[in-house]
Amino acid sequence: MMDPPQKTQTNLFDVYLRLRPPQVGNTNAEKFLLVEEPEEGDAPTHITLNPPNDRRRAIEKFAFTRVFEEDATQLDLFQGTKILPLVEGALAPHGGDGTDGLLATLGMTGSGKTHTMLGCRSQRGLTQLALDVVFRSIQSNIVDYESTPALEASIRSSDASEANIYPASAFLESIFGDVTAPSRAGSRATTPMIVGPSHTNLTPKLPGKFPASIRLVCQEDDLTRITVLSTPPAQRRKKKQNETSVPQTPVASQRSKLTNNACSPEKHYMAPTSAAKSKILTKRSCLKGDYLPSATPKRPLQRPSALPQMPDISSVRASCDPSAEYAIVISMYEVYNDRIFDLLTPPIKSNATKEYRRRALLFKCTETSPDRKVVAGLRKVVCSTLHEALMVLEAGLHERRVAGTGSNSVSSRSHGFFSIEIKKRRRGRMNGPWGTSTLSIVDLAGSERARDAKTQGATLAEGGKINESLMYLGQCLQMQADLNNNSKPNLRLFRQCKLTELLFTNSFPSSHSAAHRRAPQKGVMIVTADPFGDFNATSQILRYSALAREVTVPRIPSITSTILSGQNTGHFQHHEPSALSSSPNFSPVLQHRPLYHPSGTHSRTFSPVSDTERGTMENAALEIARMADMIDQLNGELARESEARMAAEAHLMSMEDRIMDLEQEIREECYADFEQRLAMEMNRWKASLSLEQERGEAHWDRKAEVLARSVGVVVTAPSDEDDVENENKENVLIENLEQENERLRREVAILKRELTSRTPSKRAPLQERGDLPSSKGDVTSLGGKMEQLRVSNGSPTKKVRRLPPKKWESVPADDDMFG
Ligand SMILES: Nc1ncnc2c1ncn2[C@@H]1O[C@H](COP(=O)(O)OP(=O)(O)OP(=O)(O)O)[C@@H](O)[C@H]1O
Repeated sequence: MMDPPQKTQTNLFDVYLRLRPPQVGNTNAEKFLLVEEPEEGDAPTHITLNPPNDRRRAIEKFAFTRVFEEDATQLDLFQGTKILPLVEGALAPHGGDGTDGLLATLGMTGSGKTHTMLGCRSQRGLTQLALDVVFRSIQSNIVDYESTPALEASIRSSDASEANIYPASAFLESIFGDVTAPSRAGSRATTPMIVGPSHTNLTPKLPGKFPASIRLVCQEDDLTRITVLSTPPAQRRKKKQNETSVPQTPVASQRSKLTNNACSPEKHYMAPTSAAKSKILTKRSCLKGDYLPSATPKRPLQRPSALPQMPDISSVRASCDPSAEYAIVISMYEVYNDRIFDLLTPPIKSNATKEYRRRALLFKCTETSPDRKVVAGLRKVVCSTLHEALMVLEAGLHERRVAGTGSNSVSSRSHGFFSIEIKKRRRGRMNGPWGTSTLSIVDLAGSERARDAKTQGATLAEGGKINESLMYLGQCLQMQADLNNNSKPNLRLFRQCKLTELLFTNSFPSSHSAAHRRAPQKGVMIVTADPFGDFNATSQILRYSALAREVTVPRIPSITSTILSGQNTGHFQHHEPSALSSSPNFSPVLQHRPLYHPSGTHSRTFSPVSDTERGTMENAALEIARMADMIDQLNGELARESEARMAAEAHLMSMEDRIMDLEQEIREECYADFEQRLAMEMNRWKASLSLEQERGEAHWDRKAEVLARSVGVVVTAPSDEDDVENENKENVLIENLEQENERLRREVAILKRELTSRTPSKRAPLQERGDLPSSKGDVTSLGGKMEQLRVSNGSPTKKVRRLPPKKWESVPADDDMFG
């Protein structure tokens, strides 16, 4: 028997194999994967692959850290894989920095990756169980986000990924409380939700007339705005108190199940959720080969009314550091067509094209993280309870791309990353920095054969891209063997695509920071396989993921030698190959397998042949063997070429996609530029308009001054302190003066006419006439009046200049102007 797999220091992953139960309607298929009996008391670790219907192919044997058979439960997986040590490593119970952990699933489409990671309607997956154990383990050391105002700033300052950090309450209200938010049709909800009757009030009552949403204001991405739009703190606290009732004890959970069943009739429980309906729609459209837009018309997200509680792990806890306080920050993203998209940031409506689109994010070194690459610009949510974290998970899964294919009705079309950041600092250091270790849970998209998946158009191209990234992943995993030989890792291999970069970049100690070396991440890989599924695809995955492999090559005697041996002996024996493979004496050393005879008879006698016939038969046999080899070669080449064509098609599609994005970005930039210029021109126009107005006013002021001068009054430029009342008074005075002046002119004219019509003896000096004011006295009294008025104004800034005497004033008093 093959040696058990040795755990070495350099292994990137512990690799587990999980076999899925047979699919409904697939019971007649031949089982090609057999689990080897372990030694007494041990868990199985080896499997044998028997190629179905092809007796010439090698029998392969693979070794894993452990094999989980078809009847293994979610709890078996949780307990049997090293998830607890992974969580403990991240919590760093003995002080210092934690170790990053990576838990990933790999397998053919439909082999049960998502089932393992995210569970189903009644069972939780490893993601929910990992979250549960994290929150359970730190429950007395977790900081309360709501009651620690400085927490937000300290978490933000310790984040090296240029992230937008939100409190869970604000984030969840914006996602689940918004009925206008856009959402993608092809989304995947983890745990299909229980849909209650309409009166069960699933949609939360939100404050205000209509809840504005971060989905609509996300262009600004402004936390303060979101906080303003969300529920008041008192209401939030009350809601949180209710939420802390989850998780329940088994008894309580049982009771709540009963209550749920009582209020939600069976048909509601089984009714498809909004996510499921959209999946069905997507499935239909994808099978027709339609192009699936990245964002569909607006659709509200319903809060799940209940989440599965089983399996129960209330007794499981990982140790944590008692002298530390912890905060949990959740983020989610997907790798789709080799680009990274945030699952918690809703798509943004483009100003130019009016379409909802997501911006691809970069995996890069940032200013505050020069030695470690991080996904920059993610939206991260600080969660204080398990319930909050589960709801964030639900929200993210609604955005994940899925489609119905011929192989899986809800097939993941992207590699999904769920990231739990465990922030840790010494207790009581209010403004102290946070250390971070990350637990990444990855649900990879499954490899698929276009023929079986029956994909077309965009879904076909997605498949090509998925296969391409998994091929690179396979190459990286195969490198584990090289690492065991103590050779240096070929880091270039990891940079072939985004997926391998994300999975492996932090698996090796950073070469930059010699001072502060982080321990390389620990990895757990769960390979899922269907023992009744596609032999070729499954064997390919097992070949690159298994920890050890052994091949037994059956030797097929050539026709010639068979004939010859037949001639020599006169007959040959037929053995059932299955009897050989299942024999307990089966040894991994090279086996000789006698030719299978199709007639089914156990022996046959041949008559002697002539030398010529013998020569012809030998030649024919050689030719047949050569042609069979050629056919094999050509088949291999054809398969490679088909894969390459699919990869090229996928590449083309993604390039087209990229060009579209680029075009859109340019459009948006042009639009923004145009808006900016327009605003500048508007400002310039407004400035020149106000200048023009000022000029006009100054012009009218000058005119008024000239007018005032014409009536004998010079008004100095009004100072800032002059009030409007004074100006009004002045205007009234000027008007009065003008009127009076006019009246006097008229009277003078009348008098002149009177005088000329009188006899000279009657012409008395004007001042002697008591009924008429003398013109000099009149002017003098007017000047006096003006002066009085100015003085009574009391304005210190206004000065009345006494004008030099005018011509008519310089006339001697006794001179009669008319005399
Ligand atoms: N161990 C299991 N027990 C019960 N049902 C299972 C198991 N594994 C898978 N299934 C069922 O098989 C179907 C396909 O599984 P799943 O969606 O998890 O496949 P997948 O590997 O994630 O596929 P893809 O890569 O296309 O997303 C689901 O309906 C799931 O419930």
